[in-house]
Amino acid sequence: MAADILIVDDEEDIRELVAGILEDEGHQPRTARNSDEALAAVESRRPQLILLDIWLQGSKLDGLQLLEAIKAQNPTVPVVMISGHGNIETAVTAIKLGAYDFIEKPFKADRLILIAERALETSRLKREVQDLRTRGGAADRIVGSSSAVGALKRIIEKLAPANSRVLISGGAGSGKELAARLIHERSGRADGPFVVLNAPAMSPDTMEAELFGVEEGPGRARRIGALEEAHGGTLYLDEVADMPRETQAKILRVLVDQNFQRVGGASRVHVDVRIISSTSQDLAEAITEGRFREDLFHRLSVVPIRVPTLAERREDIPELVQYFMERTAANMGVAPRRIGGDAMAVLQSHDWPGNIRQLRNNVERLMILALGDPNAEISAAMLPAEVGALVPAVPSGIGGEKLLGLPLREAREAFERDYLIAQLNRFGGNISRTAEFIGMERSALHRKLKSLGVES
Ligand SMILES: Nc1ncnc2c1ncn2[C@@H]1O[C@H](COP(=O)(O)OP(=O)(O)OP(=O)(O)O)[C@@H](O)[C@H]1O
Repeated sequence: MAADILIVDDEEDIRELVAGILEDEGHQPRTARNSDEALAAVESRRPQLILLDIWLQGSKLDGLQLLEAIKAQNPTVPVVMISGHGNIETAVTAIKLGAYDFIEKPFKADRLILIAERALETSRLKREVQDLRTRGGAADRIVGSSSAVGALKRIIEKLAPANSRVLISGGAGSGKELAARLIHERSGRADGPFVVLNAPAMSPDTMEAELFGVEEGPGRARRIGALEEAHGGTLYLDEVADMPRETQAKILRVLVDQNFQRVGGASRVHVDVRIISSTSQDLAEAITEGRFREDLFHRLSVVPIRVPTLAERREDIPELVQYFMERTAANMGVAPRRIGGDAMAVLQSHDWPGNIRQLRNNVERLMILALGDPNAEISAAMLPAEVGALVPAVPSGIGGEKLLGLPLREAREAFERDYLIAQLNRFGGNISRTAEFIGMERSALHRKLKSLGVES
């Protein structure tokens, strides 16, 4: 992946030599002759690596002072110092001030490349660790073998390498962000950052500062925005329709011009960012109601994809439950608990308005409830009332007075109809798997459904 590298040196020969070596490696070097130029270059766009000469002749700040100034504003950017022969002590001071490493002049191209690659790799790994920490656990993957998930995985593999913008729609907690992460990980930008901007979690007043950053000024501290943070990578705009119209207009400009202004800034910042956005709302409706700009919709939705709801992929529930059970158990340092057939049937029949996130939370809760006894089997009785109560297993309310008011033959038919509809639902309409579970021949089940007037 081409990295944006800033070379700061007062000697023209060195600047050109280093830039040439890095360019041959496929990077995109920029150069600065002194501290003013360097600060302006960092200001115009934060580089991914800085190579900084310790001795800067004719510069307002010397190398160490400049290092401090850069680090104060951009603590995560790796800086490699270029030191003259015999400046080891100064180089050591630089490391104490936060430089990543130093390289002594004269140096060989190989050594420069090695140090630069190592610095870039370290900063990438740091970001990844940070990212994993904030996500709280091992890297996620799309679990499920249903045809709906298969189709989603295929589409992700296909569109990931293209640089096109993607709009992901789907219910809350259905896995939109996970899909976006996978697109990023399978793209040429995988080594770059994946930055999330979560509109619903933000107040409309701070949204622009979060997105575009803030230029230092009276009463304003400088701040890097999500767009700049995502340079060389992917920016995930969660719930785009929740952004104020003014912000929408500014995003549109970014998409057209590939540059933007920080809040309170005059100059334009150029970035190379792939934008993936998501929505759980019906955008067509939001457009009709004037809450969402149609032109922005067309720009963002070059490739639209839809993540299926959990109710559309009930067959995947046992696999997902097992996956979350194992993950939770590993996080807690205990063995996974067994789930009884009755509990699984309820989990599989529930409608899950909160989709996979809600299922995951329920599995975590069950695991905590079952902590006392490692051999305990999780039963349907341990499920929270709302999960059990919302199960559409007996939609006509079989039981109680209703059932008792019917002759045996009709009661049996009513029960059979509801039971079979619920089982079919649970297995995603798959007759063979339903037949196998309920212990009937496939053809007999077909006949039965027909006689009960159930569409299959
Ligand atoms: N197919 C899947 N396999 C395993 N885990 C999944 C799957 N889909 C989603 N998850 C997990 O479910 C949780 C919710 O997913 P995610 O945050 O991607 O949903 P979302 O649609 O972006 O939610 P929201 O609309 O609330 O932003 C996450 O912990 C995610 O890792």
